[in-house]
Amino acid sequence: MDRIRLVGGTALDGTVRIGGAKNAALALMPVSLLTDQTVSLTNCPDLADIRTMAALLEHMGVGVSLNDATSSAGRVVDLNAGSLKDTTAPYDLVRRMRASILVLGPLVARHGQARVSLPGGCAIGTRPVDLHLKALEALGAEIDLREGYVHARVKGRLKGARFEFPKVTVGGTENALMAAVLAEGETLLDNVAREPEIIDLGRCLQSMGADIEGLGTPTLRVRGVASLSGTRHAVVPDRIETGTYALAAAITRGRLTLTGTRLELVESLVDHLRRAGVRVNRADGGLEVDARGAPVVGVDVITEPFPGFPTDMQAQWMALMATAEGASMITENIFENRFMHVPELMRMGADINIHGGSAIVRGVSRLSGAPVMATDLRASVCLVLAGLAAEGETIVNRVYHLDRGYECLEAKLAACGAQVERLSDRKPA
Ligand SMILES: CC(=O)N[C@H]1[C@@H](OP(=O)(O)OP(=O)(O)OC[C@H]2O[C@@H](n3ccc(=O)[nH]c3=O)[C@H](O)[C@@H]2O)O[C@H](CO)[C@@H](O)[C@@H]1O
Ligand SMILES: C=C(OP(=O)(O)O)C(=O)O
Repeated sequence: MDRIRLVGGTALDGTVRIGGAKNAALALMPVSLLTDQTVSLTNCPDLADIRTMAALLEHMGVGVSLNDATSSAGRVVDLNAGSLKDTTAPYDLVRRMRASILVLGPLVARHGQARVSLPGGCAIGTRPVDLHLKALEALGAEIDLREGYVHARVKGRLKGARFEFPKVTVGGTENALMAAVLAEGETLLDNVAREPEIIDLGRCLQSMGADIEGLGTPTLRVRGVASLSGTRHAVVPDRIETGTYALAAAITRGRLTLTGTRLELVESLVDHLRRAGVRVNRADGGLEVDARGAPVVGVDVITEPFPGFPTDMQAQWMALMATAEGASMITENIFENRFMHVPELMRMGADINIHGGSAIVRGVSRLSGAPVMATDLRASVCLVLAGLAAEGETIVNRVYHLDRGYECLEAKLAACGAQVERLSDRKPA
Protein backbone atom coordinates (compact mmCIF):
# COMPACT_ATOMS: atom_id res chain seq x y z
CA MET A 1 0.00 0.00 0.00
CA ASP A 2 1.25 3.47 -0.88
CA ARG A 3 2.32 5.92 1.82
CA ILE A 4 3.08 9.63 1.83
CA ARG A 5 6.38 10.80 3.31
CA LEU A 6 6.70 14.41 4.41
CA VAL A 7 9.46 16.40 6.02
CA GLY A 8 7.85 19.43 7.62
CA GLY A 9 8.92 22.97 8.18
CA THR A 10 8.87 24.63 4.74
CA ALA A 11 6.58 27.63 4.30
CA LEU A 12 4.61 26.90 1.12
CA ASP A 13 4.80 29.47 -1.67
CA GLY A 14 3.20 29.11 -5.07
CA THR A 15 0.03 28.46 -7.02
CA VAL A 16 -2.34 25.52 -6.80
CA ARG A 17 -4.98 24.78 -9.41
CA ILE A 18 -8.20 23.57 -7.77
CA GLY A 19 -10.19 20.86 -9.55
CA GLY A 20 -13.89 20.16 -9.93
CA ALA A 21 -15.73 19.08 -6.79
CA LYS A 22 -15.78 15.37 -6.02
CA ASN A 23 -19.07 15.69 -4.19
CA ALA A 24 -20.70 17.60 -7.05
CA ALA A 25 -19.46 15.18 -9.71
CA LEU A 26 -20.74 12.20 -7.69
CA ALA A 27 -24.26 13.65 -7.82
CA LEU A 28 -23.96 14.83 -11.44
CA MET A 29 -22.89 11.48 -12.88
CA PRO A 30 -26.16 9.70 -11.89
CA VAL A 31 -28.08 12.52 -13.64
CA SER A 32 -27.22 10.61 -16.83
CA LEU A 33 -29.78 7.95 -15.75
CA LEU A 34 -32.55 10.54 -16.26
CA THR A 35 -32.16 10.81 -20.04
CA ASP A 36 -31.25 8.67 -23.04
CA GLN A 37 -29.12 11.51 -24.43
CA THR A 38 -25.48 12.18 -23.55
CA VAL A 39 -24.55 14.12 -20.43
CA SER A 40 -21.02 15.56 -20.63
CA LEU A 41 -19.36 16.81 -17.49
CA THR A 42 -16.37 19.09 -17.89
CA ASN A 43 -13.89 20.02 -15.10
CA CYS A 44 -14.44 16.55 -13.65
CA PRO A 45 -11.77 15.54 -11.12
CA ASP A 46 -9.70 12.39 -11.66
CA LEU A 47 -10.32 10.59 -8.37
CA ALA A 48 -10.89 7.06 -7.12
CA ASP A 49 -14.51 7.89 -6.20
CA ILE A 50 -15.23 9.13 -9.71
CA ARG A 51 -13.90 5.87 -11.14
CA THR A 52 -16.06 3.91 -8.68
CA MET A 53 -19.17 5.83 -9.78
CA ALA A 54 -18.16 5.25 -13.41
CA ALA A 55 -17.83 1.50 -12.71
CA LEU A 56 -21.26 1.43 -11.04
CA LEU A 57 -22.93 3.22 -13.95
CA GLU A 58 -21.12 1.01 -16.48
CA HIS A 59 -22.35 -2.05 -14.59
CA MET A 60 -25.89 -0.81 -15.28
CA GLY A 61 -25.16 -0.38 -18.97
CA VAL A 62 -24.38 3.34 -19.05
CA GLY A 63 -21.75 4.17 -21.66
CA VAL A 64 -19.02 6.09 -19.80
CA SER A 65 -15.97 7.66 -21.36
CA LEU A 66 -13.40 9.41 -19.21
CA ASN A 67 -11.30 11.71 -21.37
CA ASP A 68 -7.90 12.94 -20.35
CA ALA A 69 -7.55 16.47 -19.08
CA THR A 70 -5.87 17.79 -22.20
CA SER A 71 -8.33 20.53 -23.13
CA SER A 72 -9.19 23.81 -21.40
CA ALA A 73 -12.42 22.10 -20.24
CA GLY A 74 -10.27 19.87 -18.02
CA ARG A 75 -11.20 16.23 -17.78
CA VAL A 76 -14.47 15.49 -19.56
CA VAL A 77 -16.74 12.58 -18.69
CA ASP A 78 -19.38 11.59 -21.25
CA LEU A 79 -22.25 9.45 -19.98
CA ASN A 80 -25.01 7.88 -22.03
CA ALA A 81 -27.76 5.76 -20.49
CA GLY A 82 -29.56 5.15 -23.81
CA SER A 83 -29.35 1.38 -23.45
CA LEU A 84 -29.59 0.62 -19.74
CA LYS A 85 -29.58 -3.10 -19.01
CA ASP A 86 -29.68 -3.34 -15.22
CA THR A 87 -31.18 -1.25 -12.40
CA THR A 88 -29.17 -2.90 -9.62
CA ALA A 89 -26.38 -1.24 -7.62
CA PRO A 90 -24.57 -4.26 -6.17
CA TYR A 91 -23.09 -4.47 -2.68
CA ASP A 92 -19.52 -4.86 -3.98
CA LEU A 93 -19.58 -1.42 -5.61
CA VAL A 94 -21.78 0.39 -3.05
CA ARG A 95 -19.60 -0.69 -0.12
CA ARG A 96 -16.64 1.03 -1.80
CA MET A 97 -18.45 4.35 -1.85
CA ARG A 98 -21.57 5.56 -0.04
CA ALA A 99 -22.46 8.09 -2.74
CA SER A 100 -23.58 5.09 -4.84
CA ILE A 101 -26.99 5.57 -3.17
CA LEU A 102 -27.43 8.58 -5.48
CA VAL A 103 -28.47 6.30 -8.34
CA LEU A 104 -31.66 5.40 -6.46
CA GLY A 105 -33.73 8.54 -7.18
CA PRO A 106 -32.92 8.74 -10.91
CA LEU A 107 -33.45 5.00 -11.46
CA VAL A 108 -36.89 4.92 -9.90
CA ALA A 109 -37.90 8.21 -11.56
CA ARG A 110 -37.03 7.16 -15.11
CA HIS A 111 -37.00 3.38 -15.03
CA GLY A 112 -39.71 2.72 -12.43
CA GLN A 113 -37.53 0.41 -10.39
CA ALA A 114 -34.22 0.12 -8.58
CA ARG A 115 -32.41 -2.36 -6.39
CA VAL A 116 -29.62 -0.61 -4.53
CA SER A 117 -27.48 -2.09 -1.77
CA LEU A 118 -27.82 -0.28 1.57
CA PRO A 119 -24.52 1.57 2.10
CA GLY A 120 -24.27 0.93 5.84
CA GLY A 121 -22.20 2.99 8.27
CA CYS A 122 -18.63 4.14 7.82
CA ALA A 123 -15.68 5.47 9.80
CA ILE A 124 -17.34 8.82 10.54
CA GLY A 125 -20.77 7.63 11.67
CA THR A 126 -23.80 5.38 11.18
CA ARG A 127 -25.04 7.49 8.23
CA PRO A 128 -28.56 6.13 7.67
CA VAL A 129 -30.40 6.77 4.39
CA ASP A 130 -33.90 6.77 5.91
CA LEU A 131 -34.61 10.31 4.71
CA HIS A 132 -33.69 9.46 1.10
CA LEU A 133 -36.24 6.65 1.29
CA LYS A 134 -38.95 8.73 3.01
CA ALA A 135 -38.67 11.45 0.37
CA LEU A 136 -39.00 8.88 -2.44
CA GLU A 137 -41.97 7.28 -0.66
CA ALA A 138 -43.63 10.71 -0.45
CA LEU A 139 -43.29 10.85 -4.25
CA GLY A 140 -45.12 7.53 -4.57
CA ALA A 141 -42.28 4.98 -4.67
CA GLU A 142 -42.92 1.67 -2.93
CA ILE A 143 -39.86 0.89 -0.86
CA ASP A 144 -38.98 -2.43 0.64
CA LEU A 145 -35.77 -3.40 2.49
CA ARG A 146 -34.70 -7.00 1.92
CA GLU A 147 -31.39 -8.86 2.11
CA GLY A 148 -29.42 -5.65 2.58
CA TYR A 149 -30.95 -3.99 -0.48
CA VAL A 150 -33.39 -1.14 -1.04
CA HIS A 151 -36.02 -2.34 -3.52
CA ALA A 152 -37.89 0.63 -4.96
CA ARG A 153 -40.62 0.59 -7.56
CA VAL A 154 -43.37 2.77 -8.93
CA LYS A 155 -46.20 2.01 -11.33
CA GLY A 156 -46.15 4.69 -14.03
CA ARG A 157 -44.56 7.98 -13.00
CA LEU A 158 -43.72 9.29 -9.55
CA LYS A 159 -46.26 11.87 -8.31
CA GLY A 160 -45.33 15.37 -7.16
CA ALA A 161 -45.79 15.90 -3.40
CA ARG A 162 -44.74 18.06 -0.48
CA PHE A 163 -41.96 16.69 1.70
CA GLU A 164 -40.17 18.38 4.58
CA PHE A 165 -36.82 16.93 5.57
CA PRO A 166 -36.74 16.60 9.38
CA LYS A 167 -32.96 17.06 9.16
CA VAL A 168 -30.84 18.72 6.48
CA THR A 169 -29.27 16.06 4.28
CA VAL A 170 -27.11 16.66 1.22
CA GLY A 171 -27.55 13.22 -0.36
CA GLY A 172 -31.23 13.04 0.61
CA THR A 173 -31.88 16.38 -1.09
CA GLU A 174 -29.98 15.24 -4.20
CA ASN A 175 -31.91 11.98 -4.49
CA ALA A 176 -35.27 13.70 -3.95
CA LEU A 177 -34.46 16.43 -6.47
CA MET A 178 -33.36 13.98 -9.15
CA ALA A 179 -36.58 12.02 -8.60
CA ALA A 180 -38.88 15.06 -8.54
CA VAL A 181 -37.75 16.47 -11.89
CA LEU A 182 -39.47 13.60 -13.76
CA ALA A 183 -42.48 13.25 -11.38
CA GLU A 184 -45.98 14.15 -12.51
CA GLY A 185 -47.02 17.56 -11.14
CA GLU A 186 -45.43 19.83 -8.58
CA THR A 187 -43.10 18.86 -5.73
CA LEU A 188 -42.18 21.07 -2.79
CA LEU A 189 -39.11 20.02 -0.86
CA ASP A 190 -38.67 21.87 2.44
CA ASN A 191 -35.62 22.18 4.71
CA VAL A 192 -33.33 21.07 1.89
CA ALA A 193 -29.54 21.28 1.87
CA ARG A 194 -28.12 24.43 0.26
CA GLU A 195 -24.56 23.30 -0.42
CA PRO A 196 -22.95 24.58 -3.67
CA GLU A 197 -23.02 20.98 -4.91
CA ILE A 198 -26.85 21.00 -4.70
CA ILE A 199 -27.00 24.27 -6.64
CA ASP A 200 -24.66 22.78 -9.23
CA LEU A 201 -26.85 19.69 -9.55
CA GLY A 202 -29.95 21.88 -9.90
CA ARG A 203 -28.33 24.01 -12.61
CA CYS A 204 -27.29 20.94 -14.56
CA LEU A 205 -30.85 19.58 -14.35
CA GLN A 206 -32.23 22.97 -15.45
CA SER A 207 -29.95 22.89 -18.50
CA MET A 208 -31.55 19.53 -19.38
CA GLY A 209 -35.04 21.04 -19.24
CA ALA A 210 -35.99 20.54 -15.58
CA ASP A 211 -38.22 23.18 -13.97
CA ILE A 212 -36.69 23.99 -10.56
CA GLU A 213 -37.08 27.12 -8.42
CA GLY A 214 -35.42 28.01 -5.13
CA LEU A 215 -31.86 26.70 -5.61
CA GLY A 216 -29.75 27.91 -2.70
CA THR A 217 -32.82 28.46 -0.47
CA PRO A 218 -34.36 26.04 2.08
CA THR A 219 -37.32 25.25 -0.24
CA LEU A 220 -37.20 23.78 -3.72
CA ARG A 221 -40.24 23.93 -6.01
CA VAL A 222 -40.05 21.43 -8.86
CA ARG A 223 -42.58 21.12 -11.68
CA GLY A 224 -42.07 17.69 -13.17
CA VAL A 225 -41.45 17.31 -16.90
CA ALA A 226 -42.04 14.23 -19.07
CA SER A 227 -38.46 13.94 -20.30
CA LEU A 228 -35.05 15.56 -20.10
CA SER A 229 -32.43 16.16 -22.78
CA GLY A 230 -28.67 15.70 -22.64
CA THR A 231 -26.35 18.54 -21.63
CA ARG A 232 -22.77 19.72 -21.23
CA HIS A 233 -22.08 21.02 -17.75
CA ALA A 234 -18.96 22.25 -15.92
CA VAL A 235 -18.53 20.79 -12.42
CA VAL A 236 -18.33 23.49 -9.72
CA PRO A 237 -14.86 23.97 -8.15
CA ASP A 238 -14.11 21.82 -5.12
CA ARG A 239 -14.60 23.99 -2.03
CA ILE A 240 -13.10 21.33 0.26
CA GLU A 241 -9.97 21.03 -1.86
CA THR A 242 -9.86 24.85 -1.88
CA GLY A 243 -10.16 24.97 1.89
CA THR A 244 -7.57 22.25 2.40
CA TYR A 245 -4.90 24.14 0.39
CA ALA A 246 -5.87 27.38 2.12
CA LEU A 247 -5.05 25.63 5.39
CA ALA A 248 -1.82 24.23 3.91
CA ALA A 249 -0.72 27.85 3.39
CA ALA A 250 -1.85 28.79 6.89
CA ILE A 251 -0.31 25.87 8.77
CA THR A 252 3.09 26.38 7.11
CA ARG A 253 2.80 30.17 7.61
CA GLY A 254 3.26 30.46 3.86
CA ARG A 255 1.41 31.94 0.90
CA LEU A 256 -0.62 30.22 -1.81
CA THR A 257 -2.64 31.45 -4.75
CA LEU A 258 -5.54 29.11 -5.44
CA THR A 259 -6.86 29.25 -9.00
CA GLY A 260 -9.92 27.72 -10.64
CA THR A 261 -12.00 28.37 -7.53
CA ARG A 262 -14.14 31.10 -5.92
CA LEU A 263 -14.13 32.79 -2.54
CA GLU A 264 -17.97 32.56 -2.35
CA LEU A 265 -17.65 28.78 -2.03
CA VAL A 266 -15.57 29.01 1.16
CA GLU A 267 -16.91 32.12 2.91
CA SER A 268 -17.34 30.55 6.33
CA LEU A 269 -13.81 29.14 6.28
CA VAL A 270 -12.39 32.46 5.06
CA ASP A 271 -14.17 34.26 7.87
CA HIS A 272 -12.59 31.87 10.42
CA LEU A 273 -9.16 32.17 8.78
CA ARG A 274 -9.27 35.96 8.94
CA ARG A 275 -10.24 35.83 12.60
CA ALA A 276 -7.26 33.53 13.16
CA GLY A 277 -4.99 36.20 11.65
CA VAL A 278 -4.52 34.82 8.13
CA ARG A 279 -4.92 37.22 5.19
CA VAL A 280 -7.28 35.97 2.49
CA ASN A 281 -8.04 38.02 -0.60
CA ARG A 282 -9.67 37.54 -3.96
CA ALA A 283 -7.09 36.99 -6.69
CA ASP A 284 -7.47 36.77 -10.43
CA GLY A 285 -9.36 33.53 -11.02
CA GLY A 286 -9.42 32.49 -7.36
CA LEU A 287 -8.02 33.58 -4.02
CA GLU A 288 -4.77 34.26 -2.24
CA VAL A 289 -4.02 33.02 1.26
CA ASP A 290 -1.11 34.63 3.06
CA ALA A 291 -0.02 33.64 6.56
CA ARG A 292 3.58 34.91 6.34
CA GLY A 293 4.74 36.67 9.47
CA ALA A 294 1.31 36.50 11.11
CA PRO A 295 0.74 34.83 14.46
CA VAL A 296 -2.14 32.38 13.92
CA VAL A 297 -4.48 32.43 16.93
CA GLY A 298 -7.04 29.91 18.17
CA VAL A 299 -10.59 30.34 16.78
CA ASP A 300 -13.58 28.17 17.75
CA VAL A 301 -15.49 26.28 15.07
CA ILE A 302 -18.91 24.61 14.99
CA THR A 303 -19.70 22.46 11.97
CA GLU A 304 -23.08 23.09 10.35
CA PRO A 305 -24.84 22.59 7.03
CA PHE A 306 -23.92 25.18 4.37
CA PRO A 307 -23.49 28.16 4.67
CA GLY A 308 -22.03 27.14 8.05
CA PHE A 309 -18.53 25.74 8.59
CA PRO A 310 -18.30 22.41 6.68
CA THR A 311 -17.79 19.16 8.55
CA ASP A 312 -15.48 18.15 5.68
CA MET A 313 -13.04 20.90 6.85
CA GLN A 314 -13.21 20.11 10.56
CA ALA A 315 -10.21 17.77 10.71
CA GLN A 316 -8.02 20.15 8.66
CA TRP A 317 -9.05 23.07 10.89
CA MET A 318 -8.03 21.02 13.92
CA ALA A 319 -4.54 20.51 12.47
CA LEU A 320 -4.20 24.29 12.08
CA MET A 321 -5.50 24.94 15.59
CA ALA A 322 -3.02 22.39 16.99
CA THR A 323 -0.27 24.85 15.95
CA ALA A 324 -2.11 28.11 16.79
CA GLU A 325 -1.49 30.47 19.70
CA GLY A 326 -3.98 29.82 22.50
CA ALA A 327 -6.91 27.43 22.81
CA SER A 328 -9.92 26.76 20.61
CA MET A 329 -13.03 24.59 20.77
CA ILE A 330 -14.05 22.53 17.76
CA THR A 331 -17.61 21.17 17.83
CA GLU A 332 -18.71 18.50 15.37
CA ASN A 333 -22.46 18.69 14.79
CA ILE A 334 -23.00 16.64 11.64
CA PHE A 335 -21.38 13.24 12.26
CA GLU A 336 -21.16 11.45 15.60
CA ASN A 337 -17.74 9.89 15.10
CA ARG A 338 -15.62 12.41 13.23
CA PHE A 339 -12.71 12.84 15.64
CA MET A 340 -10.74 9.78 14.52
CA HIS A 341 -7.79 12.04 13.65
CA VAL A 342 -7.42 13.24 17.25
CA PRO A 343 -5.34 10.33 18.63
CA GLU A 344 -3.04 10.55 15.59
CA LEU A 345 -2.58 14.32 15.97
CA MET A 346 -1.77 13.69 19.63
CA ARG A 347 0.91 11.22 18.60
CA MET A 348 2.43 14.16 16.71
CA GLY A 349 2.49 16.20 19.91
CA ALA A 350 -0.89 17.99 19.68
CA ASP A 351 -2.65 18.89 22.94
CA ILE A 352 -6.33 17.94 22.46
CA ASN A 353 -9.09 16.86 24.84
CA ILE A 354 -12.44 15.52 23.66
CA HIS A 355 -15.63 16.25 25.62
CA GLY A 356 -18.58 14.64 23.84
CA GLY A 357 -18.99 16.30 20.46
CA SER A 358 -16.37 18.98 21.16
CA ALA A 359 -12.60 19.01 21.18
CA ILE A 360 -10.53 21.53 23.11
CA VAL A 361 -7.30 22.18 21.26
CA ARG A 362 -4.41 23.97 22.95
CA GLY A 363 -1.87 25.07 20.37
CA VAL A 364 1.73 23.87 20.73
CA SER A 365 4.76 25.66 19.37
CA ARG A 366 5.76 22.74 17.12
CA LEU A 367 4.31 19.35 16.18
CA SER A 368 6.74 16.50 15.69
CA GLY A 369 6.73 14.10 12.76
CA ALA A 370 5.55 10.51 13.29
CA PRO A 371 4.15 7.52 11.39
CA VAL A 372 0.36 8.00 11.34
CA MET A 373 -2.75 6.71 9.63
CA ALA A 374 -6.38 7.61 9.44
CA THR A 375 -9.62 5.89 8.66
CA ASP A 376 -11.24 8.44 6.37
CA LEU A 377 -10.44 10.99 3.72
CA ARG A 378 -10.43 14.29 5.61
CA ALA A 379 -8.77 12.80 8.68
CA SER A 380 -5.97 11.58 6.38
CA VAL A 381 -5.44 14.96 4.78
CA CYS A 382 -5.42 16.61 8.21
CA LEU A 383 -2.41 14.42 9.01
CA VAL A 384 -0.73 15.55 5.78
CA LEU A 385 -1.26 19.18 6.88
CA ALA A 386 0.13 18.39 10.32
CA GLY A 387 3.13 16.71 8.65
CA LEU A 388 3.80 19.83 6.55
CA ALA A 389 4.17 21.84 9.76
CA ALA A 390 5.86 19.22 11.94
CA GLU A 391 9.51 18.95 12.77
CA GLY A 392 11.08 15.94 11.06
CA GLU A 393 9.57 13.09 9.11
CA THR A 394 5.90 12.07 8.95
CA ILE A 395 4.70 8.98 7.12
CA VAL A 396 0.98 8.93 6.36
CA ASN A 397 -0.28 5.39 5.79
CA ARG A 398 -3.47 4.29 3.98
CA VAL A 399 -3.05 6.77 1.18
CA TYR A 400 -6.02 5.25 -0.67
CA HIS A 401 -8.26 7.48 1.44
CA LEU A 402 -6.48 10.54 0.04
CA ASP A 403 -6.85 9.26 -3.51
CA ARG A 404 -10.65 9.34 -3.05
CA GLY A 405 -10.65 13.13 -2.77
CA TYR A 406 -7.37 14.81 -3.71
CA GLU A 407 -5.99 14.74 -7.25
CA CYS A 408 -2.17 14.86 -7.47
CA LEU A 409 -1.92 15.91 -3.82
CA GLU A 410 1.81 15.38 -3.42
CA ALA A 411 2.64 16.95 -6.82
CA LYS A 412 0.58 20.06 -6.03
CA LEU A 413 2.24 20.44 -2.61
CA ALA A 414 5.75 19.72 -3.91
CA ALA A 415 5.34 22.37 -6.63
CA CYS A 416 4.92 24.92 -3.81
CA GLY A 417 8.03 23.86 -1.95
CA ALA A 418 6.77 21.06 0.31
CA GLN A 419 9.13 18.16 0.96
CA VAL A 420 6.70 15.39 0.11
CA GLU A 421 6.79 12.15 -1.85
CA ARG A 422 4.69 9.07 -2.40
CA LEU A 423 6.32 5.82 -1.35
CA SER A 424 4.95 2.99 -3.43
CA ASP A 425 5.19 -0.64 -2.36
CA ARG A 426 4.14 -1.78 -5.81
CA LYS A 427 6.86 -3.51 -7.73
CA PRO A 428 7.49 -2.06 -11.20
CA ALA A 429 5.91 -4.26 -13.93
C1 LIG B 1 -20.71 12.42 -1.47
C2 LIG B 1 -21.07 13.59 -0.62
O1 LIG B 1 -21.62 14.57 -1.08
N1 LIG B 1 -20.72 13.50 0.66
C3 LIG B 1 -20.98 14.63 1.55
C4 LIG B 1 -22.41 14.56 1.99
O2 LIG B 1 -22.61 13.29 2.61
P1 LIG B 1 -24.09 12.80 2.92
O3 LIG B 1 -24.99 13.23 1.83
O4 LIG B 1 -24.00 11.36 3.22
O5 LIG B 1 -24.41 13.61 4.25
P2 LIG B 1 -25.81 14.10 4.77
O6 LIG B 1 -25.94 15.56 4.56
O7 LIG B 1 -26.88 13.24 4.20
O8 LIG B 1 -25.69 13.82 6.34
C5 LIG B 1 -25.95 14.81 7.31
C6 LIG B 1 -26.47 14.17 8.56
O9 LIG B 1 -27.78 13.62 8.31
C7 LIG B 1 -27.86 12.28 8.70
N2 LIG B 1 -28.79 11.59 7.79
C8 LIG B 1 -28.59 11.67 6.44
C9 LIG B 1 -29.45 11.04 5.58
C10 LIG B 1 -30.52 10.31 6.09
O10 LIG B 1 -31.31 9.70 5.37
N3 LIG B 1 -30.68 10.25 7.44
C11 LIG B 1 -29.85 10.88 8.31
O11 LIG B 1 -30.03 10.83 9.53
C12 LIG B 1 -26.40 11.78 8.58
O12 LIG B 1 -26.19 10.62 9.35
C13 LIG B 1 -25.64 12.98 9.06
O13 LIG B 1 -25.63 13.00 10.47
O14 LIG B 1 -22.66 15.63 2.91
C14 LIG B 1 -21.86 15.55 4.11
C15 LIG B 1 -22.30 16.70 5.01
O15 LIG B 1 -21.97 17.91 4.48
C16 LIG B 1 -20.39 15.62 3.75
O16 LIG B 1 -19.64 15.39 4.92
C17 LIG B 1 -20.04 14.55 2.73
O17 LIG B 1 -18.72 14.77 2.25
C1 LIG C 1 -17.29 12.29 3.91
C2 LIG C 1 -16.90 12.49 2.65
O1 LIG C 1 -17.29 11.75 1.59
P1 LIG C 1 -18.39 10.57 1.57
O2 LIG C 1 -19.72 11.21 1.84
O3 LIG C 1 -18.33 10.03 0.18
O4 LIG C 1 -18.02 9.58 2.62
C3 LIG C 1 -15.99 13.61 2.30
O5 LIG C 1 -15.89 13.94 1.11
O6 LIG C 1 -15.37 14.16 3.20
